[in-house]
Amino acid sequence: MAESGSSVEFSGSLTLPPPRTRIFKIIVIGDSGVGKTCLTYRFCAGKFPDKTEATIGVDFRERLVEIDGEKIKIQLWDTAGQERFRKSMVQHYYRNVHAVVFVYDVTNAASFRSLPAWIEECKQHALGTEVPRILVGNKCDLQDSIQVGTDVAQQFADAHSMPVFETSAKNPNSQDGNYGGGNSDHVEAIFMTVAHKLKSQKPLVLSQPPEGSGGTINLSRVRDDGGDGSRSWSCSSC
Ligand SMILES: Nc1nc2c(ncn2[C@@H]2O[C@H](COP(=O)(O)OP(=O)(O)OP(=O)(O)O)[C@@H](O)[C@H]2O)c(=O)[nH]1
Repeated sequence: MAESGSSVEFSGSLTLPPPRTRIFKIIVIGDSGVGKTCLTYRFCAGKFPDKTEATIGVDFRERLVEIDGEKIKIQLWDTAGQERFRKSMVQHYYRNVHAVVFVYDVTNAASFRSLPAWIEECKQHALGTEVPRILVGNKCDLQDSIQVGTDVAQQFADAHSMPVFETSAKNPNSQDGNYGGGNSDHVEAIFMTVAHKLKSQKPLVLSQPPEGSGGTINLSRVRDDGGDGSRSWSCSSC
């Protein structure tokens, strides 16, 4: 046993292992058809998908970004909006979540009215108030069909202490300044804002694979990576 007060001296130099990439797990939730898949695809693949199908279970999309010299993996969990496709997966979405993005469709008032139910679901899965949340109104390119005004969205966001962004996964570079940031990619800016906020918080969980949510569920791969950084999984018991 080492004597109390003794010290050990190292000679030579210590080589530290390379830092592990931090992963930020962000879940994207909201009614079916609001554009969760398109938003996450836009951020990870840089384009609007040619076609989408209703998400079954959950899709993972990842993108490696660099913030202030640190490489960070942003892992977006694109959850199914349809109840029948999500029920057996729900509890797994909410493990080790770093941030939540609530999405509604600005052309669909019902999707906006559903938001309290999505917030309640987060609460029931013990998501604390320390977990950053943001609200995203999608499909702003459909200017003639808007049913949810900016004012009402802002009031709702204020009441729930979260920022709100209006955007379009289809055309995130609004030319006329109706939403987004002129010629910049607004979807990109939204997710990067969340990542910056997470990075500025206390150190987070280090690398963990998406299936690191315990491995207790039976996941089957249903679609492979199509070059957009995505992996799709569904619960075989769904
Ligand atoms: N015009 C327009 N259409 C969009 C936009 N985003 C998504 N869509 C369309 O809306 C439909 C639904 O989009 P998804 O991304 O599949 O919706 P989702 O929320 O993932 O749906 P679930 O997987 O069922 O939960 C598709 O036909 C998309 O092409 C947008 O910004 N503008």
